[in-house]
Amino acid sequence: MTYHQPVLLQESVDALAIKPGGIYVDVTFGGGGHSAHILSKMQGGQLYSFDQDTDAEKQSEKLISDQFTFVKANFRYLKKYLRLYGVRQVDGILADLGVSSHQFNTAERGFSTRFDGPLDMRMDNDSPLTAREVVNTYEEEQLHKIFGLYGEVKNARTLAREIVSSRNVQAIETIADFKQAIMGCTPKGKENKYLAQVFQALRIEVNDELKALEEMLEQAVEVLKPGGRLSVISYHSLEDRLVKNYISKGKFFGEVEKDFFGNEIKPLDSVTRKPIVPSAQELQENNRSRSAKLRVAEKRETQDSSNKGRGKGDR
Ligand SMILES: C[S@@+](CC[C@H](N)C(=O)[O-])C[C@H]1O[C@@H](n2cnc3c(N)ncnc32)[C@H](O)[C@@H]1O
Repeated sequence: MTYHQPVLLQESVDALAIKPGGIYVDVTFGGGGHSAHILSKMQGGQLYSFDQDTDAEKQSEKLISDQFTFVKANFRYLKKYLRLYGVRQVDGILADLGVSSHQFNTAERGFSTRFDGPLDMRMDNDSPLTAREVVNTYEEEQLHKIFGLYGEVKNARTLAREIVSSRNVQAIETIADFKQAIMGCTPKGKENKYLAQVFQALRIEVNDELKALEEMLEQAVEVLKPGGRLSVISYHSLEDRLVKNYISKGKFFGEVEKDFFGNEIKPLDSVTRKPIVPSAQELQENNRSRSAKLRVAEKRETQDSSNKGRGKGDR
């Protein structure tokens, strides 16, 4: 089985407007589809590809090129790791967020509702927090918040209560245990959609996905050269909202700030008016692409790179 079929491959890599001798970063290597395509377009220069997953690291060993460096790290440490390699500025950054098909299709990783397996869901196999830990140890109120905010689950309060009463009888160890524990609040006829939302929420919590994305975007702006490109593919509205707001307003929440003359103070300009979505052909060939949205931005020529993502009174 292929590790992962890349989504919006041409569009997202074309958006980087690759220059001879340029330095590029793929912050989500996965199976390396985007990285390989970036390398094929580079004339000189260097590509640094990040992934926090050891399976992706193994996959990266197949990509042999002097111009390629794999970095086994969370992209929330983008700047720190680039520094380690002596890189302070880059020409383009690509992010293809979420999990790979490999992660999703491997039962033991615990991402998919289709299999039984451990309640794991870690993208970084060395990270201490698993979905099992979340489900069995978090306070009811915390669980309520996670399912409401990250899964947009309508009956999040009932769901949290059901989990707590079930784990009080017996620990919830596996995906099958978990599905059984929440059966009473899973809407009949809408099981798949509901479980997808619940699993999404757990996955986001386990991997601290939204905070990691915010931190990566802020650092992306700091390391991009003026005129450098940011190309981000997201797969759900929570991610997309952060990317969209950061590109259009320079912050994740609230309104864009303006200077005395009414000029917007923000580090990026959007390159495309609307997000780019997969073509009908791609949708037909790759079902996984159905929720993908690509947003592309360019670093402004003059900007205050100390501008952090949050405005006054945010969150
Ligand atoms: C959708 S896949 C990328 C697929 C890749 N573009 C390809 O064509 O094969 C996302 C990958 O990003 C990794 N990932 C997600 N969040 C990450 C983070 N915060 N830091 C590092 N890697 C991350 C996941 O482990 C996964 O392998």
